[in-house]
Amino acid sequence: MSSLTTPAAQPTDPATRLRTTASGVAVLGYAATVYVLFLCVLGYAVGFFAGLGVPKGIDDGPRVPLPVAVGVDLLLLLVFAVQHTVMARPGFKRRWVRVIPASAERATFVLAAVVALALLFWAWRPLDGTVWALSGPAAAVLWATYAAGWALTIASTFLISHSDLVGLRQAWHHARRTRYDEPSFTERGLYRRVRHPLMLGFLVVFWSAPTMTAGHLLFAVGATGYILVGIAFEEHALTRSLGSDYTSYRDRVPALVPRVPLGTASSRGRRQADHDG
Ligand SMILES: C[S@@+](CC[C@H](N)C(=O)[O-])C[C@H]1O[C@@H](n2cnc3c(N)ncnc32)[C@H](O)[C@@H]1O
Repeated sequence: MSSLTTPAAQPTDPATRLRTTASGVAVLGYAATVYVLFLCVLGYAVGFFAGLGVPKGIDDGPRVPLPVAVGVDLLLLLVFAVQHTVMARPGFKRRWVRVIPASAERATFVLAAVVALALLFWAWRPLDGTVWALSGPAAAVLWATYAAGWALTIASTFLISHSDLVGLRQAWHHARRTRYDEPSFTERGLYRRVRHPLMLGFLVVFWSAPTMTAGHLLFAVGATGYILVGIAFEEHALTRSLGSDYTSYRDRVPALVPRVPLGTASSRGRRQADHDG
């Protein structure tokens, strides 16, 4: 959707061919390593927000005075937000690819996000106090919603291009010396119902805690604020690159909350018949 493309290289002499092959293998190895780290952090995130199966969940860690804990936690959220916002901007990417190979740009973005998240998980300070604590069927419903949020986010990456979002596709094209083009804009599947299913999945994950502590609430509020700002930046960039195609999509499709179809199938059929007639 922007012009960050890697043209197919056409090396002629053996020395250049060798260098190009070595660079292809190196970038692909780098992207694959980053992807493995990304999967580890993703798996840890599932346990971190659930407070299950990981050494340190969102409500674990040393107790420090309230202002210190709030300050540390907001700083950690800010580090992640700045990393994501700055490194995703087209202007930053254009300058960044003068420093690193274009084919490694996305993998480097993912690596920086992995580091920011690992730092957040490690240094997050819990806050005492419980906002709500559900048990029995209500808790089971929230656990199911939590799992559905992760499923929604992961499924959305495949609708855009999972391998592209994690930086593997760019490295693969570089190694194969084939032309790389960014994934085209999609309106299929979940993207027909909402414009930001991936972010919606994260919001569901952050808010569907059967026990919502003060610390978890701080995270949920901060991350929700960041997601809304991130969406505004992303839509600004998409409107600039796609123009009226994006504004008409924005007019037709809600951002985060799917429209509930009103009326029964037969009344919808009647409305359609009236419209056609
Ligand atoms: C992490 S994804 C999040 C996509 C979207 N905001 C969501 O929540 O599902 C961010 C990348 O997806 C791209 N993108 C956003 N909407 C898209 C769509 N409908 N089709 C293809 N790419 C899209 C953006 O340009 C950006 O590079």
